[in-house]
Amino acid sequence: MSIVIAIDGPAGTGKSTVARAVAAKLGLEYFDTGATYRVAALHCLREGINLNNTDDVAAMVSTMNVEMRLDPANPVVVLDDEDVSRLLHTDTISLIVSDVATNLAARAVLGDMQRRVIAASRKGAGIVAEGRDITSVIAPEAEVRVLLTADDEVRVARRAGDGADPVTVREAVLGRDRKDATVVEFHTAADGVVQIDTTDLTIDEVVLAVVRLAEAQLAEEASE
Ligand SMILES: Nc1ncnc2c1ncn2[C@@H]1O[C@H](COP(=O)(O)OP(=O)(O)OP(=O)(O)O)[C@@H](O)[C@H]1O
Ligand SMILES: Nc1ccn([C@@H]2O[C@H](COP(=O)(O)O)[C@@H](O)[C@H]2O)c(=O)n1
Repeated sequence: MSIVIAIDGPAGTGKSTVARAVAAKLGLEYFDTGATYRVAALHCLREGINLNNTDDVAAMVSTMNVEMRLDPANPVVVLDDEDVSRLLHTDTISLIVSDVATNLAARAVLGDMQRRVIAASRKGAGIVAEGRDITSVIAPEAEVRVLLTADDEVRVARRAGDGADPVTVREAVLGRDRKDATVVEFHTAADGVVQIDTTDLTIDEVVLAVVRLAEAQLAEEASE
């Protein structure tokens, strides 16, 4: 018996933090689908591709050599045999990643890759996959589907580390949401998706809420 848990939501709602913790608690794989877009952006940047050239970006994404390692204790993204995990969350990548994500041809290539990863996890215990369109487009069949939300200012504050430029942080959260929302819906829960407003919740409270949904699902399947 395997389980797929899909978690979506806008930037800074806690998807990565929560998904990783839930996967670790339940012994599942952890899949950060945003990392597939981020590594694609890094690859295009390194190859000198103009991100406004949709055909060139799509061609570059369809030939890139990426491996996603899904251990929640140590998730790693490998690009051409190099561990690039630490290079994916810079301001530079955060400010350009939506250019790749709003390229529909590149999106189709990365979506197929994500579906393959999720399907492969069915051979084992399962996976927690998080992103923007996992509950609605990539894995609408997931046994547990959750949309995390939080007030805009709370999300910006969560991202604002010491010394970070406030204008850049705001753009990397709210500006990115605006661009992403032109191609995918992640502010409103689709039918059957459980919405959790994390504004006033601790990380542990959100993790517990998702774990309870998963345990209820597993108990229901076991009793059938
Ligand atoms: N419920 C919460 N309460 C307080 N801080 C939180 C909560 N959830 C997440 N955080 C913090 O907010 C920051 C952003 O969390 P995280 O990276 O998991 O968000 P995300 O939804 O994956 O964002 P993005 O889509 O931009 O990658 C982290 O510093 C995390 O520790
Ligand atoms: N399912 C997804 C996941 C991500 N994106 C795009 O990638 C960007 C980075 O995502 P993070 O979760 O790492 O912040 C995000 O801003 C989207 O542009 C997506 O389109 N679909």
